[in-house]
Amino acid sequence: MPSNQPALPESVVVVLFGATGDLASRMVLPALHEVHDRGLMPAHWRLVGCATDVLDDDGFRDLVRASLERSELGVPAGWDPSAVRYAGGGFTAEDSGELPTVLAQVREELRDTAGTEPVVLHFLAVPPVAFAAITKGLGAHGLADGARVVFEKPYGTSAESFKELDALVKEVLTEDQVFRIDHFLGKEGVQTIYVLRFANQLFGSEWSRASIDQVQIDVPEDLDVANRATFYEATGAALDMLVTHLFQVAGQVAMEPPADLRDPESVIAAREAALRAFRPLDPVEDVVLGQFEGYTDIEGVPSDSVQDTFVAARLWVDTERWRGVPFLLRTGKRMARKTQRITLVLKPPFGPLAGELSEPNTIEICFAGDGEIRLGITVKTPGPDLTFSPGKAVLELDDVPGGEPISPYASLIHDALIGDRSLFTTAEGLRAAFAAFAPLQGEARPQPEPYAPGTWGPAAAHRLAAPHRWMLGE
Ligand SMILES: NC(=O)C1=CN([C@@H]2O[C@H](COP(=O)(O)OP(=O)(O)OC[C@H]3O[C@@H](n4cnc5c(N)ncnc54)[C@H](OP(=O)(O)O)[C@@H]3O)[C@@H](O)[C@H]2O)C=CC1
Ligand SMILES: O=C1O[C@H](COP(=O)(O)O)[C@@H](O)[C@H](O)[C@H]1O
Repeated sequence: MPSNQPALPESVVVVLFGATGDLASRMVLPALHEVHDRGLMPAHWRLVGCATDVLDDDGFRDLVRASLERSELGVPAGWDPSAVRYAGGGFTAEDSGELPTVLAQVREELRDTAGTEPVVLHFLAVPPVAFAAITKGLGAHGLADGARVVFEKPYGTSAESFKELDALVKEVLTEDQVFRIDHFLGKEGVQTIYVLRFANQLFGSEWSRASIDQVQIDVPEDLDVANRATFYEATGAALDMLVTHLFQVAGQVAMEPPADLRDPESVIAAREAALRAFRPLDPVEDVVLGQFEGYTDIEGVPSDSVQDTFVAARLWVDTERWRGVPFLLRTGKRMARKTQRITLVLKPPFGPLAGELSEPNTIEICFAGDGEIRLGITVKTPGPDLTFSPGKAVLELDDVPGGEPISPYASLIHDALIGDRSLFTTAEGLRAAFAAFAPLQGEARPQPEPYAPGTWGPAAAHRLAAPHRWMLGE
């Protein structure tokens, strides 16, 4: 978002690894077409889907069409299936499958139409276990040269595996070719945090321990995991969501003001300095894990699985601004509802009304969908008496005049195309995230506690929010 908008390439081939998976279908394929629909794609572009399944081009085009039909965008007018190709048979260093041949054909076709060599954008929408093999394959088959490569999260599954993966990636690619994506950073609501703060002194001046008691970053999901049990059982809630999305959002809230909000390097440096100040989690005092009842009945999940489907954590950010302010992070599957919210819980007032108000004031940033800002304030209850009522002032970001919200993947794919790295993570930043997360993967990892589907998770998580309560929920 913040850059001075460098130019788009003349033409591009997007190679989508994991093209038959959940992420590709629900998010990446619709996002690519949204980028096109908004006129943000190069005039000449092609999509090559790559996966193990044996499909022909038409079979994959049917999958793409079905994904678009299910999406909010729908099938854009003038959608051209002939711009979509499929390369099956998987892709590793040892066995390149059909990709090199199909890609060579598509590049030649684009060279003929656009008159320039297309940029190749490889998008790895695959589980973390597959990143290394595909990266080696890109090097071995000469497909890394000049390409940009988007890696999904989690980039590594522990501090050690992150180090190994990053070393391998650096053997094959230079840092400016690598885009480590975390789509929460692309959400309108998350991008608005720094504008809310740096453009409005009202908020900027309160953004510290002087005024804030707690920061809550709450991402309950009602979603099941049955359609991606293999991925989920290998990953779990903490790795899937906490060390990735929730830590990045916490970094976005906790950052010091960047020197220049339009300079990607300044923005990344500020966010990642905050990540480096995360104190390593204390798994005993500060973490509650949960597993929803019925998880082990899902096909593909072992009956004795101790994988977490819920995590609540109290994170400490050891900077001058935030020392002593808990960042409460919570997420889980099969919870009471789906939403995504940051709540800054403000300290109680002092002065003539000290001790009289039952609800704390809050600044809430909802980052689900198009995003919303809500202020929880206290007003005089209209009427003859001096009594008080909690009130909410709400600004929906899709109501902002002239605004046209963009979905997170579309926003980030566009950034990768123009080479803007502000909202991507660096290896240094992820190293810091995994360092803070590491104790949760050690011997002190707590056992997940059971919770009933449709609830707010194990009751044990309540204590983390004391002396307040989780602002979402019962
Ligand atoms: N689903 C979601 O909501 C989101 C997922 N993500 C991330 O996206 C990635 C993929 O997740 P998701 O789509 O849910 O997973 P799925 O299991 O639904 O799909 C994975 C895809 O990757 C391919 N794949 C699986 N194993 C391998 C392997 N060993 N080597 C190469 N390809 C493989 C599969 O195709 P085939 O085996 O046929 O090649 C399939 O197309 C994960 O890293 C996840 O963290 C990020 C944001 C949201
Ligand atoms: O990365 C992931 O994100 C989704 C939630 O993303 P959303 O923006 O669609 O709400 C989560 O369900 C999934 O488990 C995880 O892999």
